[in-house]
Amino acid sequence: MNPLLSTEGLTVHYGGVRANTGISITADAGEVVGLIGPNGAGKTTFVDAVTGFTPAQGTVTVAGRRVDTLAPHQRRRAGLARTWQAGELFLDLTVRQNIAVAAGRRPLRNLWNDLTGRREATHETDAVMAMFGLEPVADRRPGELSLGRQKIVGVARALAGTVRVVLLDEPAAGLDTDESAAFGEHVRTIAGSGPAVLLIDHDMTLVAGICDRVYVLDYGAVIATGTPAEVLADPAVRTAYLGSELVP
Ligand SMILES: Nc1ncnc2c1ncn2[C@@H]1O[C@H](COP(=O)(O)OP(=O)(O)OP(=O)(O)O)[C@@H](O)[C@H]1O
Repeated sequence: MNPLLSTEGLTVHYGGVRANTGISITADAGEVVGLIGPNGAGKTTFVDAVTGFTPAQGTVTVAGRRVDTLAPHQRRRAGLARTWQAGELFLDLTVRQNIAVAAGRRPLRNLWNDLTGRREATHETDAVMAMFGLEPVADRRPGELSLGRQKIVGVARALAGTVRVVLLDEPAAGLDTDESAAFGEHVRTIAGSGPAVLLIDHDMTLVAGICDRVYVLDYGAVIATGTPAEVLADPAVRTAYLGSELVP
């Protein structure tokens, strides 16, 4: 089976800083793949490079199609979706509107329908809301929701439309233990519905609990890969995390 996402030799320079050095990874359909590493290891840079938000050398292939010469919005159309570390919700829009706008189909029409009380949201919007149990809060604004729910709306937004690969950049940051566990179940549900999921997170309990495989970055390069148990026992990984409160 061909992987849904593969990168070969992805390399990013920021001036003199080599933020990513020759990163090659794969992620299969239905798989949750973790990308971990100490602060500054290059994880967000990798997501930016894969999704086209920063210039990179190397190749990015989604479902057998090279996308590395495409603009970010074209990569999104090819099925490459992402979340942002800082969250990206429109605070003045309802949960439904946030997702409908991201679904990309006639967004102004959807917005108009919602503003005028008409319910003609796309199938994608309804399907995604149902998947995450968001119907009860469909007409609320993000600021009225718990942080955990807001994070889920952010992921739901990323998933609206056609998604083959979703890259989640620290989606569980700031969640408490229970919220993080519930969030993890949602991530497994996403993968179970077909896409490949790349999860970046510092929460080792979450990563170890839901990832099938993990890549570890340090100084912009992959230093270990394997199951969560394998990489967490790897001496090179433990050394990379030395002095960090995140020691697995
Ligand atoms: N726009 C930029 N310009 C210059 N250097 C950058 C830029 N973005 C990131 N860097 C540098 O690239 C390296 C990798 O940063 P990156 O944010 O990708 O790491 P990270 O693993 O995501 O870190 P964290 O876990 O703290 O989010 C760091 O040395 C960082 O200072």
